[in-house]
Amino acid sequence: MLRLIINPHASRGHLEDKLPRLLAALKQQGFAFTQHVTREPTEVMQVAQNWDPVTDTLVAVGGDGTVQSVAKVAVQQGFRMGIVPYGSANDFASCLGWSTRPEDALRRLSEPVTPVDLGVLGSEGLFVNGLGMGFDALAGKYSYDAPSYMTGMPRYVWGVSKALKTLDNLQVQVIADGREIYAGPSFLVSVMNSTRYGGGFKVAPQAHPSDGLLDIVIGKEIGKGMLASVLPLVVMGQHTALPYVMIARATEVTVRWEAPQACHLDGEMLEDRTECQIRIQPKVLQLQGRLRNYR
Ligand SMILES: Nc1ncnc2c1ncn2[C@@H]1O[C@H](COP(=O)(O)OP(=O)(O)OP(=O)(O)O)[C@@H](O)[C@H]1O
Repeated sequence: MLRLIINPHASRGHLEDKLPRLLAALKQQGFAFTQHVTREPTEVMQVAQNWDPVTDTLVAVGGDGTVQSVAKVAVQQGFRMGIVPYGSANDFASCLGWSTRPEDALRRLSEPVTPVDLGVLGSEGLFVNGLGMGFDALAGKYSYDAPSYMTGMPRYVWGVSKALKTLDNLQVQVIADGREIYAGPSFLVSVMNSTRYGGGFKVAPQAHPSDGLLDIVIGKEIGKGMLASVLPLVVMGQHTALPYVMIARATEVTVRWEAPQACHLDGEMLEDRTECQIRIQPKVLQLQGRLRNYR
């Protein structure tokens, strides 16, 4: 049985326009399913309480925030999980090479399971794409104030342009698998499971969500003008060889800032903080569907 977990806030509340096509396709193809609208991420656990991990598959209908909330319960309770990428950005599905067409999403639900990794921040939460501290988190924070007609990448770019005005390089120490790999000024540290977030910014183009590793991306000291000029390279994932970018891989990462920094998990804002401890949980999420042209 497919258990559709529908996030009414996804896609800026325009999910209702897309749902009829999905439901029609499910019926037409003879899938057995139930629908559950959750108003808060915490409701996923409540609705899943009486379901059976042996026979039921949780299907996240929404964007990356929905995927994150459903993945948490799927891993805790041992469910398989599917994704219907009906959010604004759908970075996780995009990086797996998964289209947003409902027909394609349903095809994937009949395919074998792919075990994928999840990132974990202390005891606070998990992420499917990545954790960001510094400039990109600030951009994410500002993007909440963007005009409501903006979605996905344009919305994030709006936040980026505001964050550029307040760009700050703070001292940071990054420890990867017990070894200090960087200590110095930085405007951003991202710890990635997938390649991208922010509606298509390929922050870690070499990352792979089944490799058992986190990709650490450190943005060293940079000025506003230079940062503005390299941002388009990040969208294309062509920034990795730049002199002010450092990339490393590890299973455990500690990031310590000299002062509180903005922080997000998959674009969900957390409280500002000076320290994050992150680890990978290898292949814990049983994701229904084959990886396509991974990017
Ligand atoms: N299962 C859930 N039920 C209700 N609300 C949720 C759930 N999961 C997450 N949310 C909240 O809904 C918001 C929007 O969800 P989501 O991120 O899936 O959509 P989106 O922002 O349109 O997509 P994307 O993150 O791909 O751009 C999240 O930021 C989160 O606060």
